Amino acid sequence: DLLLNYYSESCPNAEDIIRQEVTDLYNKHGNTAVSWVRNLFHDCMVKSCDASLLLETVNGIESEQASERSFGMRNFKYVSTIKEALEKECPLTVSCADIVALSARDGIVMLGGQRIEMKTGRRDSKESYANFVEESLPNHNDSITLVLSRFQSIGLDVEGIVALLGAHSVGRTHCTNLVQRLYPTVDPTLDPQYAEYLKGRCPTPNPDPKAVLYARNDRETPMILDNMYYKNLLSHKGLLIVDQQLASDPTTYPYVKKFATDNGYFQDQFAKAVLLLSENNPLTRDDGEIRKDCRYVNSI
Ligand code: HEM
Ligand SMILES: [Ca+2]
Ligand SMILES: [Ca+2]
Repeated sequence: DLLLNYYSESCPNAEDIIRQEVTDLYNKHGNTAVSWVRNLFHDCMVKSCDASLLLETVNGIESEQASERSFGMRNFKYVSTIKEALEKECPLTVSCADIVALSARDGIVMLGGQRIEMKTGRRDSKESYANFVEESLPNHNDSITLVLSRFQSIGLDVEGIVALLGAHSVGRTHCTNLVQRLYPTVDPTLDPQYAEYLKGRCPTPNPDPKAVLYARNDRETPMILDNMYYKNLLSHKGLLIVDQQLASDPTTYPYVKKFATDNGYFQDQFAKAVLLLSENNPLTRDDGEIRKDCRYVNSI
């Protein structure tokens, strides 16, 4: 089972090493911290927090990273930087799944969020679940009902779900995910002036998916994990359809309002929701393995 400080005997410096690597990477490439937060969502929602997300397409494995839902994910190569530092200190000891969890925890601190006490001891999957990604992760234009049911299936309540989406207070969204709301007519739930700004960022209805055209998720504080996201929703500046819906649906709106007015309260609820996500269905004991390289299963 998961334990606080699971590596206290086997690799006492594990958590410090991860924190140091996350900090160094943040100082060189600030957006790595953002990636660690998204990785937690994309790994933990698909079956388990088991690093299934990190496996690459090779030897019969089909990577989850190739799914449409993983569009825009970045910085995977720097997971290897963290893993290499751990392998140097304690070979074959610290799981990639725990790296996903703890790097998200430390990334959140880099982005101004609260420090979350997380248990460790997750083991790594021997498979990637590419075929399971689309039925596990909601899409950017899915209905609120579907979004809620996906997250409820891992034990989050409505308040926790609204808090978790606050992760969209950092990072970016590519134009392919936005043009639907801009062309041919502007989505009426979008502030008209903001829509004009977004059209400037995304000038054509059919952006080349390979072009790096994007808008910041939160134009006000793009690299700070704060409650600005909810203030934006209340002023009709939500970026994705799933974001903006939180402000119009009667079951989620009360929490949007509450978080918008109280950043401290948001931070507490966000931390609780992240913790719950990070403990979804872990592999423990003899399940799975401890990968040597997060990109590949160990060879026999
Ligand atoms: C209904 C659920 C969700 C949907 C449909 C969704 C969808 C998306 C989409 C479409 C993007 C933009 C990708 C791109 O164009 O580059 C994005 C970005 C992001 N998402 Fe979500 N997301 C959801 C929930 C979450 C959750 C729960 C978290 C974390 C706790 C999260 C963290 C992030 C982060 C950090 C980014 C920015 C990534 C970057 O800048 O590299 N998302 N999401
Ligand atoms: Ca997984
Ligand atoms: Ca922000």
